[in-house]
Amino acid sequence: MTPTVSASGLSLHYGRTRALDDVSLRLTPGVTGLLGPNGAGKTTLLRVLATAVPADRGAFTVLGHDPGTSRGRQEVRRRLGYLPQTPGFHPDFTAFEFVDYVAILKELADRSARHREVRRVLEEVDLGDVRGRRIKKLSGGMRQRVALAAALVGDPGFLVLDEPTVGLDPEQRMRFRELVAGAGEGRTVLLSTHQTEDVAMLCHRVVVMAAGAVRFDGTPAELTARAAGRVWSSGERDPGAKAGWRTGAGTFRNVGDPPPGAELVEPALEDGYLLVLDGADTEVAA
Ligand SMILES: Nc1ncnc2c1ncn2[C@@H]1O[C@H](COP(=O)(O)OP(=O)(O)OP(=O)(O)O)[C@@H](O)[C@H]1O
Repeated sequence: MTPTVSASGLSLHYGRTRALDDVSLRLTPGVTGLLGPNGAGKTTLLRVLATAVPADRGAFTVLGHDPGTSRGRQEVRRRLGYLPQTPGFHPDFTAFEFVDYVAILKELADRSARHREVRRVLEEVDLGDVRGRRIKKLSGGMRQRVALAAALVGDPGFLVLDEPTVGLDPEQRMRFRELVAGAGEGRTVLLSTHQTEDVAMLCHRVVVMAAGAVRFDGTPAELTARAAGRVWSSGERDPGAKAGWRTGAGTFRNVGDPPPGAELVEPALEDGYLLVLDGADTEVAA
């Protein structure tokens, strides 16, 4: 399958901080999760791919267009939906006005076609009924859906979502997940998140970053399999464990190198993630 996004050797420094270190990846339709600790470079990678900031080195294409040229950049932006970490809402705008404003920036010039598109994307995120309500009167979950609607204007082939479920309660998060899953049908979505459940439930692929570099790139099942035979249960915290905690059942769940005869338990995606990060240099080089 021809990848929607193909990136090679992307590097970016902020002063002496290496925020991206030789990142290469290919993205295909479906939802790809981007996991990593704080400061891993996730937002920086999304900003580069969304053409908000240029890389110092490396190159990438989106749907065959090269953002290294001004013409290519324009073509990429026409095909891109971007939900940044802090969407710049004007709180006095209504949901409709905000999405319409984004639609104008996305060059939807014909007023009635644009308004149809704004209504369509607001319906798609289940906000058709509150489109006339001011953003400051909406709940956090609704605001995130307004931001998603804005990102969906013009039916972009590549959707970039930066930690969209932060601060949402479990019900709102579940609802948002459904919408992201729907958005990932037939289009390429890159979703940065701290929630391993988001990845387990939504993603066909997962990329783990630490200290600006890609540490893992594969399916969620492959990430979980990294922890096969490395999670065990014990009555006491095992001193040999890299991570261990008491579960609600009162026993300890340990992740690392089990002692002989350990009572192995089924690994979860989070265990694989912990083991990928273990040993990886998670501090950004200065
Ligand atoms: N505009 C900037 N100026 C200077 N340093 C920056 C800037 N943006 C990011 N950095 C640094 O680059 C590194 C990567 O940051 P980035 O925000 O991409 O990480 P992240 O994985 O998105 O983290 P988080 O999960 O906390 O959002 C960090 O060390 C950060 O402090």
